[in-house]
Amino acid sequence: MQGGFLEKAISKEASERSKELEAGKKEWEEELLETSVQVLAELLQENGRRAKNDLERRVRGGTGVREFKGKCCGALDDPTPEAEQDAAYRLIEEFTRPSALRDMAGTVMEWAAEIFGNVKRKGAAAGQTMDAETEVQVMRDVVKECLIRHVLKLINATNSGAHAAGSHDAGLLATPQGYTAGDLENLGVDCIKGLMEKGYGIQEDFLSAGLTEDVFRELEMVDFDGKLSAVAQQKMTGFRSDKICWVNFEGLDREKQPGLLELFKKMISLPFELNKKCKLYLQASGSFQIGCYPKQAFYKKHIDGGYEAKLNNGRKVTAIFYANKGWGAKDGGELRVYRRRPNPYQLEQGAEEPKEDEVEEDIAPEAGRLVLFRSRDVPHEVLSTARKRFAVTLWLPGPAGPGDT
Ligand SMILES: O=C(O)CCC(=O)C(=O)O
Ligand SMILES: [Fe+2]
Repeated sequence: MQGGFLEKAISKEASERSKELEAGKKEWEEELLETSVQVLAELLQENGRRAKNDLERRVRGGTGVREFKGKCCGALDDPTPEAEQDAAYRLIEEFTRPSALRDMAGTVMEWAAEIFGNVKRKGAAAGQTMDAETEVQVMRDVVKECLIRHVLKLINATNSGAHAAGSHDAGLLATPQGYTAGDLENLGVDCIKGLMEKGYGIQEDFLSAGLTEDVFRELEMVDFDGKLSAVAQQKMTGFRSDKICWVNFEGLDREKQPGLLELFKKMISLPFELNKKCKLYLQASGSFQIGCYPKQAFYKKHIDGGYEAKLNNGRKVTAIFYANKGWGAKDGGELRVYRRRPNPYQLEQGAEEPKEDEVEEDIAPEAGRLVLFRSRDVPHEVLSTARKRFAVTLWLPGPAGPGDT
């Protein structure tokens, strides 16, 4: 009987607390562990999966999108095929299957017992006592809450990667089901295929010609207003000579920057679209770099991210939009993309490390063009430009591993 089990767990916890203090982490008896797993699984499913839906809502919450489709936070009994494809859904399933519950049962039950003990003590101090039935109900609620929080923590850790900068919140996962601001159809098959296989993809006409012209004018104004500055250290070392500034969606002027407003909206949707179509587990981001390359400016060969602790800044995909109309061969300033370097996962599968980087393609920064590449795998540079050149970049964070082979 569940009630009996919970009471047993609570009193066992109390009686073993002193032992635990001496002996360190308590070993859960096999039988108790099995029952715990059963209880946790039941708690997730009871009342029409209320706890599981709550967990799902919290995983999807804070993704940067404001609204949710009814299906993802309402009663979701039979997942739709789309749900089955969805990154958040897969993570939740992974972390609530019996073997995962088994791994976490001890921690969750101990945590719950501790909280429950505190609640009881506070109640007793205030002269309130619970009857047995209420006690079990309260304990169940506490266990449920501890379970949800623990799973959220695990999902967060998996998704953000151990070293992903600025992505310590489980809510950052860009779950396509929670995205209602557009149709998530801004990228063609070739662009996505390129990104997944060659490591980079190009999308022409990402924004309409009219809006792209607005973007160009607005970027000129950003420059004119003196908002851009050189990255001092890198300029001094002769590594890059562009000027940049960082802008958030919220930082745009709705009246004066309609082009950038539309562009940012579309670029913010990129991780949602990519997660819908590939298993990259990208996170939402809204922090844009505006880059201006004055005449003669360049950015030498580099990689935007990496795998080793020191090099892993969390960036998984780089998205760059250009707004420079009528770019010709004489203008220079191309984005030179080198062949994708085999990453640790591919090396493990026998891929060969190249002796040197080979040029794959020189991409002109032509108006309306969006380039996506794998931040950890693709060396690139900006060749010296003969004409002033603008670029708007968004880095999409994500864990190393999924979709990397
Ligand atoms: O502007 C470009 O085309 C690329 C810039 C770049 O590589 C960077 O900012 O990391
Ligand atoms: Fe770069």
